[in-house]
Amino acid sequence: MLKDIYNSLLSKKQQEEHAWSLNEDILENQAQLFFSLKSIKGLKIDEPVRIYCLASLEKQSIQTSSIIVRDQSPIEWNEGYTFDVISSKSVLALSIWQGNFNQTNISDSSSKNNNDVKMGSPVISGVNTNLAKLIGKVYIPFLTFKKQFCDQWFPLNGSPSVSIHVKLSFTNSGKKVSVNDFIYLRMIGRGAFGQVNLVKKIDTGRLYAMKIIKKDRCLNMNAVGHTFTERKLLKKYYHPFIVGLKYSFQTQDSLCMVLDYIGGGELFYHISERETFSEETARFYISQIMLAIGFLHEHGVIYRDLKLENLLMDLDGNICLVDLGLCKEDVKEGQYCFTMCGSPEYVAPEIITGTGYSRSVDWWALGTLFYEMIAGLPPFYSEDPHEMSKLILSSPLKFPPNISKNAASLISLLLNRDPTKRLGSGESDVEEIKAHPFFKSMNWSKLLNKEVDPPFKPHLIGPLDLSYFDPACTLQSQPINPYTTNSNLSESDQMAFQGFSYSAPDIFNLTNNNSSGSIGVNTSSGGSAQNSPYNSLRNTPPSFMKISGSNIFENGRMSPISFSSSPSYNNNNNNNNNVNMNHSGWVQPQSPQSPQPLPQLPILSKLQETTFERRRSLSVNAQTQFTMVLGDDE
Ligand SMILES: Nc1ncnc2c1ncn2[C@@H]1O[C@H](COP(=O)(O)OP(=O)(O)OP(=O)(O)O)[C@@H](O)[C@H]1O
Repeated sequence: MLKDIYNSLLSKKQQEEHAWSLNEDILENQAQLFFSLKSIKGLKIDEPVRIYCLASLEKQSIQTSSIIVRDQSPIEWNEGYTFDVISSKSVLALSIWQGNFNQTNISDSSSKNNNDVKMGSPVISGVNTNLAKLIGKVYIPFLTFKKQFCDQWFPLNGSPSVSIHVKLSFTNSGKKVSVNDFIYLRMIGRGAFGQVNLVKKIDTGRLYAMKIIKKDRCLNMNAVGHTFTERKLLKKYYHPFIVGLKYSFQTQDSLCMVLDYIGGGELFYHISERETFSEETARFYISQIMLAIGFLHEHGVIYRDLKLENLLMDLDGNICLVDLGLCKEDVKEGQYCFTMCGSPEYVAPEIITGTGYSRSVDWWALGTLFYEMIAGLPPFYSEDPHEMSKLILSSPLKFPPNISKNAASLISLLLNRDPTKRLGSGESDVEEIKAHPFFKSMNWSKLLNKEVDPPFKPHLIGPLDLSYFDPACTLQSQPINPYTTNSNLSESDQMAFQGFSYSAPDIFNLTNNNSSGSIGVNTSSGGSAQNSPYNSLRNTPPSFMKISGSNIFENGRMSPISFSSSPSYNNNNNNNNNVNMNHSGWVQPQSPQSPQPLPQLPILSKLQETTFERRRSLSVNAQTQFTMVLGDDE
């Protein structure tokens, strides 16, 4: 028992200390933790309550069913869940919550229920998680659960009076993860080199975002380095506010990165809905972004592409930075970069002038982002990118009328055109910014541990609710096919991608008899972008529409994106290498264990403004509204 208490306390300490850490201990193969919550004893109950457990590991989280408890007798669950495990630093965090007996708001409880695979007892009733009270937590580190089987009582909060009975079974098959291990569900995003799909891992049922990058496009756009950089950085570093990479592999045609699925949509979407954020709301997001960027800087990485579109919201309302393709690695103190890159609204003056830049370009972008959040428009916005860069270089900074003194001061210090005087340019980097009075009320360690309540939670009615994604993507019936075998890539072209996968995916060998399929060591350090900052302006931005409808559950019983029979999901077995070929050209792995989710077509309800239209209309208002002018050095 003492050992358990020690382990539990140790793991909590470890979790706090390593909330951001180097991801050095990656298990490069298929490892899983089966977790079963048996029961809880020792609870002192005065009146009937609902009790449930939240379990999380490596950014995957599940919520058990809630059980009505009327007296002191032990509570039995007997529910089981499976997590994918990729790091030997993983900690399984279990928290027990108490909700009001009378709450029956199932939709709120299911919003936490991402990737939920339920077994055992049925859900008795939902509970409004917003009003729930934490009873206690236990942290179970990898060291405890890596022994194959563990069946024991863990004290909550290290106190033996209340404890939970947990069974854990860890397996490491040694099998490399490949594209065969996933089922495609829907396209959720599009980028310059490919697309991002919502996928489901067949054995555990976990949802992930699979970024598929076409090799030919990557070669044509001279972007192999960016892709390697992104994969390398995501694999190397773990941070609460940076998307996690679970697996990476390649097919003959494509590079695939399996990322944590961040279901709350782009921050861009949320600001579009509200036009502006209050300063308090903006402070929350800006602070989380600062922690992520500060972490990258600490490791010699400049992010270079900070913009609303690269900030996603997780299901709890926290920020997640994605798209590390433009990062510059191994930047030493005092070293300058000259590559023109970034998005036109957010590029710092020294990038435009080509005089050389350092990590403080990210702080300029942060200032722009903060301004955009509270004003609804970037500070030097113009529809014409050339005009915009002129404004960035010389236009005076104007503020909306109701801005607070502290917010205006922070923005003007971040938007200092002299990069050596910009806030954050000093040796202590992000610490300089944290010390600004605007952040006086911020508890940074709580924020890092996600213990500060986000301003709002995305409103989702189930794990497959894609309301916050662009319907131009989610409605797309022709996803990129990572299995295509008719690519025109030569052997030497393929050589460029050696080292991308840490596993030799079966499909690569099966579909390319001429290729050895051997995977070497990655020698590319990437970061050779010669992009103009204008390249990434969304000339044809996606139009956002809110999808709504009825409830949705993983097994397709009910769905807000109403499942219907679509030819693109017919499972016509072509008996080819254990994959199913469908009519839309997408090949799916067979999944004997899990039923194929039924195809889904979103019901569109609300048309949102496009990026361009929103910014244009606000731009007109901005001319008349922005009255307060501050010079650079104020
Ligand atoms: N982990 C994720 N979870 C959910 N959605 C995601 C995830 N990663 C990316 N997306 C969606 O896909 C879009 C494109 O992703 P991303 O920016 O990484 O692709 P890209 O090809 O690098 O794009 P770009 O052309 O902007 O560089 C994102 O804006 C987001 O909407």
